[in-house]
Amino acid sequence: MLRSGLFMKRAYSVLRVAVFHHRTLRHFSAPFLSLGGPRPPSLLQAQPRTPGLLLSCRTFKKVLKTPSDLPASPVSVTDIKQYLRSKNIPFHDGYSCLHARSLFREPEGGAEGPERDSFSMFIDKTTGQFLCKETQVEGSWEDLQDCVEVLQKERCSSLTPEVLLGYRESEEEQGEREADHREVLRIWASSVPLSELPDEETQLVRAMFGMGKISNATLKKFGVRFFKPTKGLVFPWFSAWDSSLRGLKLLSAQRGGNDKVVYSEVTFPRPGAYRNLFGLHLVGRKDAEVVLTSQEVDTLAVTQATGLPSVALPRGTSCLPPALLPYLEQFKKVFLWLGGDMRSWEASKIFSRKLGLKRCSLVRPGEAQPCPSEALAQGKNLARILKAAIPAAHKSIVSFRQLREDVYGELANKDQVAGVKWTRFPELNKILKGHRKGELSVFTGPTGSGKTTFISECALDLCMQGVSTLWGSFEINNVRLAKIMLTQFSMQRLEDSLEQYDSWADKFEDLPLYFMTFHGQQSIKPVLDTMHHAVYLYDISHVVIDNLQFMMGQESLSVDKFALQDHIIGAFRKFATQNSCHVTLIIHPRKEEDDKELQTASIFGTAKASQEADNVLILQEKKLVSSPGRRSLQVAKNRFDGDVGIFPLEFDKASLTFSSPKSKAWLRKVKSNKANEPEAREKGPAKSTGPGGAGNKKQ
Ligand SMILES: Nc1ncnc2c1ncn2[C@@H]1O[C@H](COP(=O)(O)OP(=O)(O)OP(=O)(O)O)[C@@H](O)[C@H]1O
Repeated sequence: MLRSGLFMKRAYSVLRVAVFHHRTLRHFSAPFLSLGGPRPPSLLQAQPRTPGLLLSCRTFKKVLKTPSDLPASPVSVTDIKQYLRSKNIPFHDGYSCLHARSLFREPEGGAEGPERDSFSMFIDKTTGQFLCKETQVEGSWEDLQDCVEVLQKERCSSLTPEVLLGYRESEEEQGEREADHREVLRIWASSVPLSELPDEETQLVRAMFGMGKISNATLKKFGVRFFKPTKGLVFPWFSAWDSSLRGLKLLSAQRGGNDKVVYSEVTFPRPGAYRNLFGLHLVGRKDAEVVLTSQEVDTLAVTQATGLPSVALPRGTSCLPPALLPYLEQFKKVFLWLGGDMRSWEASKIFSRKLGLKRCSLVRPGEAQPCPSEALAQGKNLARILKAAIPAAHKSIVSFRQLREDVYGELANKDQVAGVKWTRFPELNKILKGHRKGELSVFTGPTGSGKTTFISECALDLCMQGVSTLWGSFEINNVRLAKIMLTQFSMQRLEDSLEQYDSWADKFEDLPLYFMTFHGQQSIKPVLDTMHHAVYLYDISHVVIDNLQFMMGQESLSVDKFALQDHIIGAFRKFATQNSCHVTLIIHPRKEEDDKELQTASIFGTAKASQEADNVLILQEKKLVSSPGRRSLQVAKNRFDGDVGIFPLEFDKASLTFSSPKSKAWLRKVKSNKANEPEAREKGPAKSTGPGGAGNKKQ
């Protein structure tokens, strides 16, 4: 049986050969790249079909490793169903996936063999990605079609694992995988069950990890251990299929300042490939309900207190990778209890869309309903909290009665509602309060003033705090952008210390950061399609578009330029709202007198951009500062609380980073409703200071 990643990869390698003759040269035009985050394990994906998509340069090979696991062209569930029907492949409809009979194992009871249980192949309704749960073979929609063609041509009933064996991974891949596995075994072998620690130490560990009331029996059931060298908890990843050890998460706690405990976690394999739903191996085939949590200790608490099956997401509230959806298909009811803060609440609303709203119930955070482990520690009745969970399906028309809890939540969690704070730009926090989901920010500034460089650092700052980010860099290519970001990440000129490159690149690779592979002029439709897919696949919560002018050139010349720009801005606005995703749009200013400060009205086009935007940011050059060439950042509109203002920026050329000079005299915070209102104006044809209003690529 093909269970491990190795076999899975081998299987794919062989499949690649098997399907080669059937492939009608489908050009793989993955519209975005991942710098890290989930790395699809299949070889079909790990080896791009269009080599040009990956950089051959050694230094970047490690960074720009995988094309996305997007289908070559968007596929709809109707297309998938039609195809399966046309090929006589039985299937039935699930929540997020179609369930079909596996191509990778013999049907039980002969070709006619039943039935629903044997439908072990899951096809994602949104992407067409497939997974055969029993053989662990997985791949893209195109891969699946290729397999079907091979099968039907060869007139065999399944592609048996035996046929697929015999291909080797590359030495590098094999080396990496084996090293990871050795590390897993080493940590596992040198860790001990908590019950074997001296009483005093056990108490301390329990206190550090908020597990005061978790029993030894629960810890044993889930296989949780303690690893002395890092004073960390070990959460194992057991295969749901054969209970073998596939990886682990090491959670360490240290006392930080103010006696606060600071947690850090490491996973083997690294985050992108660590696709464990902790606790899944304990779920029975017939279990119909599950509680989804964001932390392993919460899963322990839920199961102990309620007896319900519970699984924890591998990367907390930051994402629910679609690759995990097949494992949740068996549940008729899913409770999402992701934590006690607003971020968890937002995440549970987003994840329930992927899981199918009708079967999801959400636990609303609040003082009376903290995360499960805290609830257990406080002696609360966890079963009762679950019983009060709110159905995720909502109607389009609601009364205040349904909204009142939401309004209360916003009032009671003022700080969290304000969004994620920048760590590098405290002045920006003072004015904007934070970076919020679902908003549209418009950013402008003179040509060559540093817009890309500044937004790059702003986005990186958020991304380092777990905000999944997708870049649409149409102006500068992804290698150059990645180089800027890596320099800002390492805060130094890496050119001068190349020996440190791999170590920084390794850390950088683990950020939830993705890049669209579009470059130059592009029409809006494929860009929006890609953004939708990225939100589904990677729970993207921030999209940066650099810059709008690159979406203008492709459309029909008969369309009025300003009407077109308005249409595009409207589309991004709608996308941000519907997907709870922040969109930052860089727009060049119209041509102004050189000695004039820019203002909201300077944004190229009509007033639509500033009207639709929740935030308008302007990178000012020269005029507002005493020394020429110095920059300052102006927040000209802030729909959240109306505060606007301006603060200076100092640029460090070596690290390409900005900072605010220490002097506080600089911050001119202006509370002005007037400034916050976009000017109602209709602009006539204005000349963009940008690249011809349509954009030239920088090289
Ligand atoms: N504050 C600054 N002072 C001096 N140089 C800067 C500053 N900010 C950025 N730069 C440098 O200026 C160059 C242009 O920066 P960047 O590409 O970010 O500008 P931009 O405003 O996005 O340009 P465009 O208008 O062409 O889109 C880069 O080489 C960058 O390193």
